[in-house]
Amino acid sequence: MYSFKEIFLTLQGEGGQAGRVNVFARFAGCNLWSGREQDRAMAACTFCDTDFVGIDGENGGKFPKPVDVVAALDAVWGMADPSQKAVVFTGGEPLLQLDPALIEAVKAAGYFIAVETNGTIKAPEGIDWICVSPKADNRLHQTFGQELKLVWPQAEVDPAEFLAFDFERYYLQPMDSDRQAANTQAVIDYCLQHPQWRMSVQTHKLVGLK
Ligand SMILES: C[S@@+](CC[C@H](N)C(=O)[O-])C[C@H]1O[C@@H](n2cnc3c(N)ncnc32)[C@H](O)[C@@H]1O
Ligand SMILES: Nc1nc2[nH]cc(C(=O)O)c2c(=O)[nH]1
Ligand code: SF4
Ligand SMILES: [Mg+2]
Repeated sequence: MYSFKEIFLTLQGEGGQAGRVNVFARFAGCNLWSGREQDRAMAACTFCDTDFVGIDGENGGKFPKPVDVVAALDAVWGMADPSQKAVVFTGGEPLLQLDPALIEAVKAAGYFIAVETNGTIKAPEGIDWICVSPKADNRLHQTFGQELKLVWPQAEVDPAEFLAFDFERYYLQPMDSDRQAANTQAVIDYCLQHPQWRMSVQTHKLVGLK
């Protein structure tokens, strides 16, 4: 059984695949925060910008089998060129639920498969694009992938500590908060001084996409 908060079509807003049309499949639930505001300050991840609680969003629900998830993805992808099918599994934390059976079924249906993960759970085989976004002092168990995308500034987090891991690209993404402008300037300044890092702007928020 797979629980999704919402499943919708949009353009990837962040990181190295920004601009690409994808089905976004947002799993319900996370291992670093309950999703309840009253728990936020005490959570292992305190700055989340996402509602991942429950199954009440667009096309949300419980899907018993991989084939049911594929049907939902295909319905959202619609009639556009099937050779371009792409999905981003996000959440919440997708690796709590994304298992080899689901990856196999989604791959067989022709999708390029990306995940957005906090990196605390090792990813199964078969994912085409792994984006790890580390959270404070939570230990990384997924230490390789296509991109590491650090939301920054985060208290007590030095970006340099992640360069020892095995990612193809390294991004700093300004933390969306009431200090957004200062956070963006801090990322700009850091990237100017540390050329291994690129800035990831949350472009969907700038243009009114979900
Ligand atoms: C909502 S998370 C879901 C996937 C996974 N749990 C994770 O944390 O990577 C999706 C992406 O949004 C980023 N994100 C969450 N809150 C943010 C914020 N306030 N500002 C900027 N990026 C944020 C996360 O770091 C992650 O890269
Ligand atoms: N357009 C768009 N791009 C995104 N990239 C990562 C997102 C996420 O919440 O995982 C996200 C999202 O929520 N919307
Ligand atoms: S780990 Fe991801 S989904 Fe979970 S609270 Fe943090 S940003 Fe949100
Ligand atoms: Mg988002």
